[in-house]
Amino acid sequence: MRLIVRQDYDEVSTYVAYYVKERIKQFKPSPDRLFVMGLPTGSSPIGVYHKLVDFYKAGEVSFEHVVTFNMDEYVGLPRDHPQSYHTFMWNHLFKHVNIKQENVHILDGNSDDLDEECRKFEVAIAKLGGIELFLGGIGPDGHIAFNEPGSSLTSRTRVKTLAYETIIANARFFGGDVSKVPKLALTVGVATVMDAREVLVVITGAHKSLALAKCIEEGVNHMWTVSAIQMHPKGLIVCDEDATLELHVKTVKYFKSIEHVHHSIIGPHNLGLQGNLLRNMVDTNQTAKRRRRMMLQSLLNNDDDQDLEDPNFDFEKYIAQLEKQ
Ligand SMILES: N[C@@H]1[C@@H](O)[C@H](O)[C@@H](COP(=O)(O)O)O[C@@H]1O
Repeated sequence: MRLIVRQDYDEVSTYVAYYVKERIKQFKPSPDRLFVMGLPTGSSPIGVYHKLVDFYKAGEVSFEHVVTFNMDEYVGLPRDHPQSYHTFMWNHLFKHVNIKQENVHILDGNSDDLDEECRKFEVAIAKLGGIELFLGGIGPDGHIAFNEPGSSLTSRTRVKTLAYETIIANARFFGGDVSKVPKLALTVGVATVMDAREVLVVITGAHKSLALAKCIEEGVNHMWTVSAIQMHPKGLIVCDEDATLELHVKTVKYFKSIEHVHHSIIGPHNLGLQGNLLRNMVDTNQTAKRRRRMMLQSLLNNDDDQDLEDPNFDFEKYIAQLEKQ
C-alpha cells in the first residue's frame, strides 16, 4: 500500500484527478475495452470530480468508454431528492461529461426487492470483468462505502443499517436534522471494493486522522473496515496533512521518503504517470513551487541544477524536453 501526503484538500483533489485521468488514458478504453470504475459520493471526491470535468472540457480525457459503479445509495430517498447519491453524481460529474447513461450504475434504494437489486449489481460488475479502479472515501469511523464498523471484510453488496455516528456525520446534508437522514442504505461490500484491480482512497481532514492511523498503523480489523486495504495488492491512500495528525511522525516520514525514492528511481527518461502528475501539479503558492522544484530535483537525481532555483523556470518545457531525449 502507498500513502501519498499532500498539503490540503485542493492538492489532494488535484493529485487524484490527474491520477484518474492518466489511468483512463493509459488504459486506452474503446467499445471493446471499457474502463470500469467504482465511485464514491460525499465531500471528499467533489474536488476530484470538478477537476475531471475541467479536464474533459479541455479535451484531456473522455468518458465515452468509461463505465461506473457507485458505492452506495440511501434506501427510501427519492432518486431526484437533492441529497440522493443519484442527484449528487449527476450534478457533480455525469451531466458535465460524455459518459453514456447506460454506462452509469447506481444502486436503486427504492427498488421493491432490495436484495435482488444488490445481487444484480454484483452480477453487472462481474459481467464487465470486474472493476479496474475503485475510488473511495471514508467516514470518521473508518467505514468505506457504508461498511460500518463490524461489517464483514468479505461482505458483498447488500442492505445496511447506518451507524449512529454516520447518521450524525451525514446530518449536515439534511439541514442538520438527524431525523431526516435515512437509516438504511444499499452499499457495496468490503470485498466488492477490494476485488477491484486498484483501490484509491481519499482521506482529508483532522476528523479522519484517527481512522487513517487505525487503517495503516494497526492490523486489519472489521471495526475500521478501510483497513482491509492492507490486504490489497495495489492500494493507494491520498491524504492531506491534517489527516496525518494521529500518525506517528516516522510513519509519515517513511511514506514521504518512499515517494521521494520512487521519483528518483523512475528517472528522467521514464516519467510516465509521475511525470504527468508533476507537470500538472497546480502551482498555487510558493510552498507548492518549492515542493515541485524539490520533486523535480529528486526525479532528475540532480542536486545542482541552478535553473531549478529560478522561480520563472519553465517546468513544462523542461519535462517535455526530457521526455524527448
Ligand atoms: N457512504 C458515504 C461514504 O461513501 C463516504 O466516504 C463518507 C464520507 O463522506 P465525506 O467525504 O463527506 O466525509 O460518507 C458516507 O458515509
